[in-house]
Amino acid sequence: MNPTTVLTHPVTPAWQALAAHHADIAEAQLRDLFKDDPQRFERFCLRAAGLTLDYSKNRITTDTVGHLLALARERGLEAARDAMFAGAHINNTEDRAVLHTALRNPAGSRVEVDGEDVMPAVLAVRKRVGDFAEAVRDGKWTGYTGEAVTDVVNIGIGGSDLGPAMACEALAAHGHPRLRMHFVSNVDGDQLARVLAKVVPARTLFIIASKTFTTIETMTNAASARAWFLAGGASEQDIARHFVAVSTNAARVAEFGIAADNMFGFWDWVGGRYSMWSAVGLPVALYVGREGFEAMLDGAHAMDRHFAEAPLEANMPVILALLGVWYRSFFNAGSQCIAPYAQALSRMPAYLQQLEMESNGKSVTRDGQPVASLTCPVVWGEPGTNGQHAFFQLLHQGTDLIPVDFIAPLKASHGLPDHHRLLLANCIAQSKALMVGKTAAEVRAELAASGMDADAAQALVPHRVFPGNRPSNTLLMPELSPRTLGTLIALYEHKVFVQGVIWDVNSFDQWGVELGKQIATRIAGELAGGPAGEHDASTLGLIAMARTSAS
Ligand SMILES: O=P(O)(O)OC[C@H]1O[C@H](O)[C@H](O)[C@@H](O)[C@@H]1O
Repeated sequence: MNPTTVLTHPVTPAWQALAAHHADIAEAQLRDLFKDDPQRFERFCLRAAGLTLDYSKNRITTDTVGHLLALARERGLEAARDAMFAGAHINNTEDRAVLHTALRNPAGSRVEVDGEDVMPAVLAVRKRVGDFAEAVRDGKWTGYTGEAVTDVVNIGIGGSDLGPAMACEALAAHGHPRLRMHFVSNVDGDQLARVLAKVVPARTLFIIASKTFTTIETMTNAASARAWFLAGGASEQDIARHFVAVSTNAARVAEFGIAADNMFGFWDWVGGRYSMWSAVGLPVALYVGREGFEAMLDGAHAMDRHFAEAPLEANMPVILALLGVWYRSFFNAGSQCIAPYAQALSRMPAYLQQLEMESNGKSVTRDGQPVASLTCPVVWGEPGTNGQHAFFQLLHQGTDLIPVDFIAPLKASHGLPDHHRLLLANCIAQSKALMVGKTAAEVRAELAASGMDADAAQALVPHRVFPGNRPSNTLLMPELSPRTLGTLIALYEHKVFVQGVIWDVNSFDQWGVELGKQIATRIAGELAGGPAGEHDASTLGLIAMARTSAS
C-alpha cells in the first residue's frame, strides 16, 4: 500500500454508523461531558480479575460505546474469540492454532489441537520448569565446580527476550536475592561483552531461548557464550551444568550440543510474542520461583476467563481494544502512548511494541485484500514521572492526538510511601491535565493574579493555553505482583486479538520481519569478503564503507 493512500472505511452498516457518529461528536469536549454527567466515572469504569480500567476520560458517550460494540458484533468477535480458545487454526497464513491461553490453564482442563489434548504436555513442561527453577534457587543445581548459580544469562531476541526481560524487571521486588538476571538479545557484541565482564563461568547459567533455534542473533550470541565458557577453563562435559535451551526445535538444540535433558520444549501454536507463559518464562520461574511463575499464569488465566465469559459491554480487553480502534480508525491517531507509573514496568512499552506492532502492523486482510481502515498505531512510552519531563510537552500541546494508557499499582513494592503518594498524584494529575486543559480565560486570570502587565500577559496567552480534550485510560492494580502482572499482560494480548478481528488482519504471523533478514544474510557474506552483490548505489556505498572500516 502506498503510505499516502487515504483509506476509506469499510462499507458496512456498523462502520458507517460509527463514521456518522464520529462526525457528530468529534468536537465534543470532555470537560462538558463530565459536567453533564456526574456518574461518568461509574458509567465508564470496569473492574475485572483485580484490575480497574477507568475509561471515562475518552471522547465517547454511551452511544459511541453502543456503536463500537455493534462493530465488534458485526465483525463476529464472539465467534472469533471462541475459535481461538477452542484451538482452531486461526493463524491462517501459517495454518496454526493460537493457544497461548492453554499455557495458563489449570490442571484438569482439556484443550484439543487437531484432536489431541495439549494439556498433559503443557503441564509436564510446566512441572519441569518449576522443578529446575527450584533446584537452581535452592542451590541443589550447581555449576561444574559445585558452586551455586548466582547469574542467569538469557540469550534470545524478540519474543524469546522481551517477555522474560520485562517480567524480571517488573518483579525484582519478588526476585531471589542470590540471583542476578541478565538478558542478551542484540547481535551487537557490546551487549554480550558487557554481561560476560560481570559474571564468572563457574556460577553462571545460560539459557538459550529460541523458538526456531535458527535466529542469527541468538545463535551468534550462544556460540560466543559457549566459547567464553570453555575458554574460562571448563570442559565440554561441563556445558551440561551451564547451558539449557528453550525451543520447539529439538534437532537444532542437539546440534548445538545441549542435551535433551537440558531442553525445555514448547509448540508451534505458541507465537513468539505470546510465549512468556511457556518455558520461555524460565528466567521468570528462576527469579520468582515456581509459585511466583504459577501465580503469573493464574493471573493471566483469570483475564482469559473474563475475556471468554464477560458480555462484550463489560469486557475489559474488548473495551480497551474498541477505544484504540475509535482513535486509530476514526480520529486517525497515529500513535498510542503507554505510561506505566511504576519504574519496575520500564520494559513494558518495549514489550507492548512487539505485542501490538508485530501482531497488527499489517496492511492486508486475512484473505490478502488491502485493508480498508488504518491498522495498528505506533506504540511507545516511558515510565512516569520521567516522561513528564521529556515528551509530555507534545502530549499536552503538540499537534497530534495521542491517546495515553496510564498504568499504576496502588500499593508500592518498596518502603518509601511518600514517593508512592507523589507518583500516584502525578499519574492522576496528568490524565486530568490532558483532559481539562487550560483555556485562554483561565490563563489570563492566572497571569493577572500574578501581577503581570496586561500586554505582556496577552502575548503569553497562546503559549500557555492547553487545548485539553486529550484522551486517556487509567489502569489500576492493587500492587505489582506476579499475579497482577500476568493479568495485565493477558489484558493487552486480548486487546490485540480484538483489534485484529476488527481490522480483519492475521495478528499471529510476522512476514514483515523476513525481508530485512534475507538481505542482511546476503550483505553479511559480502562484508565477510564474499563477492559483491547487485545493489542500489546507496547500499553499495554503505557496504564499501563498512568493508573499509572492518578491514
Ligand atoms: O524465538 P526465535 O525463533 O529465536 O525468534 C525470535 C523473534 O524473531 C523473529 O524474527 C520474530 O520477529 C519474532 O516474533 C520472534 O520472537
